[in-house]
This record gives sequence, structure tokens and C-alpha cells, in this order.
Amino acid sequence: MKLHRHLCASTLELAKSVLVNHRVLDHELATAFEENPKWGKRDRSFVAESLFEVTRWRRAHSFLVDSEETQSLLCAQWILMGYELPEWCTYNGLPAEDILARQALLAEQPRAVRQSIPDWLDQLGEKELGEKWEPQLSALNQKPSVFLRVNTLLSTVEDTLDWLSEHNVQASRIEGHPHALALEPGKILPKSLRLDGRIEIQDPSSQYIAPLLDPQPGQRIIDACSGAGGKALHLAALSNNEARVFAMDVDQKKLKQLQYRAKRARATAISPKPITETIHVDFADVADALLIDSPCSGLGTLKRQPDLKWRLKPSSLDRVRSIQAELLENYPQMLKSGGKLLYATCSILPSENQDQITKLMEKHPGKYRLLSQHNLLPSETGHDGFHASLLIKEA
Ligand SMILES: C[S@@+](CC[C@H](N)C(=O)[O-])C[C@H]1O[C@@H](n2cnc3c(N)ncnc32)[C@H](O)[C@@H]1O
Repeated sequence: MKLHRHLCASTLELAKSVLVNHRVLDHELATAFEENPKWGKRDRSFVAESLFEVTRWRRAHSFLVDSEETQSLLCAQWILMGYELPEWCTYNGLPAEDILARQALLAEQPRAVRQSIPDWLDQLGEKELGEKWEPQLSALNQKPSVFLRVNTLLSTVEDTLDWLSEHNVQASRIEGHPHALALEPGKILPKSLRLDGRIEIQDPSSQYIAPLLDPQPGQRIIDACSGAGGKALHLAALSNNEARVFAMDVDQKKLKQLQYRAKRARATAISPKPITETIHVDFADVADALLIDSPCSGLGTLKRQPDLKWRLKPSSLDRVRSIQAELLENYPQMLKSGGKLLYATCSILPSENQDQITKLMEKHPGKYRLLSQHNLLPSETGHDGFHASLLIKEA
């Protein structure tokens, strides 16, 4: 296989901005695709695969090539992808034969090197999850697949499968997730289908969350951290637009996106509400059900966002933990007595999940009753890592 000089140069620029300047991979890649409309499907997938994999395996590659330079790491990635490096592709590190030979030595390296993760994060994962940590790392280092949620406001699973197949996209159902479809590994959904309201791209673990609230017609449901609406749209669909879903967020841009998605999905149940300082007072005792899909480390989604592990810092984790405690303290004021509180994160760390709930219940004895807790571990599901705690507000 032959490497193309201009694509390699563009990929190197992208890799530097992600690995050296700590920019967000998804944003950088989307901008590069926009700025290079002449890149064909194969060019795009070369750039995307090189960038995702070099980011995921940064530390392991740096052992293989014996260098931390981005150019050397990328060259190691291309060698592992089966490319022969042309003359113009020079780097400071071990030659191709040595890189391939050192793969066998990787297994003997410390876990943080083999699994390509910063030391501090490896130590934290071990402390919090013990022997369950390494299986999560292995699962989170896999390449992700694309999953869809069928929007039951506009279609059925059966009709959606037929529609996708008419467009040459083969998908399959997933056991235990009634509205989820999996695309064949490596398959990407064409933009025209992606923008059709019949489907939303959503991981099965994320699809597990909204049904836990069991939305009923006539209920008022608050999604206090709705973002661009992944779960708010699902809540609207589950209630067949017969509940009212107040979608709140501090980020106005995300609420705008949500409005666009809701229109496309015919999710008329959704009313976006920007978060203000007094929101929990303005909406006091209003909701029959409250979802706090809290800001978190995002560690459960490393498969899709491998750049996150290099951007996260112990101080940013402390900050999200304190936001989580604050949201759990304030937002349940919006819930009626007897209402359901669902706390969710896409983290796999107990300190962001069940420990936050334990602290909440200890701080307010008798105020909450725990109905169920769900730790969706990537090693067990093959999907993103998520946590959900479902409680009743007693008083
Ligand atoms: C995990 S994301 C939500 C994802 C979204 N629920 C979904 O399913 O697509 C967390 C969201 O919390 C928002 N957020 C951050 N601080 C907040 C606060 N104090 N109150 C409400 N939302 C907040 C962020 O803007 C972000 O959109």
C-alpha cells in the first residue's frame, strides 16, 4: 500500500494539534474534512483511522518506536497499518523492522504502557476498580462501531432496517436494546441518512438510560443536563410525545442544536430551557421525573474519544466530582415528592457514580430511597461505559 504525501502531511498537522496542543480530536477532524472537500471516502478514512489509532495507542507506539515525537508515532502507526514508508517519510526513531519486532516485547511492559494510558489515570483506575480495571482498558482500546437508535415517533425498527438496506447500509438488532441497531464494523453512515429524523446515532449504553425513568403520558420530565438532546429525544419518543420534557443546559449552543434535532425528529414534547441561577427555584416541585445526566470524566467513552485520556488531569476530575455533588444537591428541588430522580454519567469510576449517591443519601437521611443502580461496564457489554442510579424523592 502506498502513502500519499499530502494526506500524510495533513494527518501530521492534525496529530500535532491533538497530541501536542491538546485540541479535541472530533472537532479537528470535522474541520479538516470541511476544509478539504476534495478528499474522497478512502482519503477520509485513512486520515481518520491514522489519527484515532495514533491517539489511542500513543504511549504503546512511543515504546515501539522509542520516541515521543508525533511524526515518529504516526510512522509507527502507518507501519502497523501495513504501509511501506517512502523515502520522504523520515522520522527520529527505530526502523520499521525493529518496530514490528518490539511488538512482542509490549506484553512485558507495565500496564500503563501496554494499554496506553497516563500513569496517574492507571493508578486511579486500579484504586477504584481493582481487578476490573484492566478489562475496561482492553475494551476501551477497541475501535468503536456505529450504533443507531430508531426514532419510534417516525418509524419502526422493521421499517428502518428496510430503509437502511435500500440505501445499501446493513444493520442488525441488538439483544436487550429494543430500538438499537448496529452497523457493520467499520461502516459509516452517509450524511443524508444521518440527518434523517428516523434515526439518531446513540450508543446502546446511552439508550439504556432514558427507559429507566419509564416516562408516562401527562408527566412533566426535566432533563437538567440535556446537552444536544441524546436522552431528551429518547424520553420524548418513549412517551410518544405525550409527556412534557423540559430540556435544560448551561450551554446555549447545545440547546440550539437540540431544537434543530427535535424538529427533525418531530419530538414536539421537548421544551428547551436555558439554565439560570434561579432555575431550581423557578421550577421547584414541578417535575414527576428528573434526569441528571451529569458532566463527568467521560472515561466510559474512551473508545470514541481516545484524546480524552491525554487531556484529563487529576484537577479536572476533582472539578467534575464537585459539579456532580452540586447538581445532586440543587436540582432535585425541581422534583415533586414521590418523583423519580435518575443520576447518570458516562464514567466507569465509582467516585463519580455510586459514591456520589451514597454521599447524597448520607447527607439527607430519609430524603431519598434507592430503587436501582446500574454499572454498565465496557468489558461486559462491549459498548460505552455508563452508570445510572434511580431514586425516589421521599420528602
Ligand atoms: C453528559 S453531557 C449531557 C449529554 C446529554 N444528556 C445527551 O444525552 O446527549 C453533560 C451536559 O451538562 C451540561 N452542564 C454542565 N454544567 C451544567 C450545569 N451546572 N447545569 C446543567 N447542565 C450543565 C453540559 O453543557 C453538557 O451538555
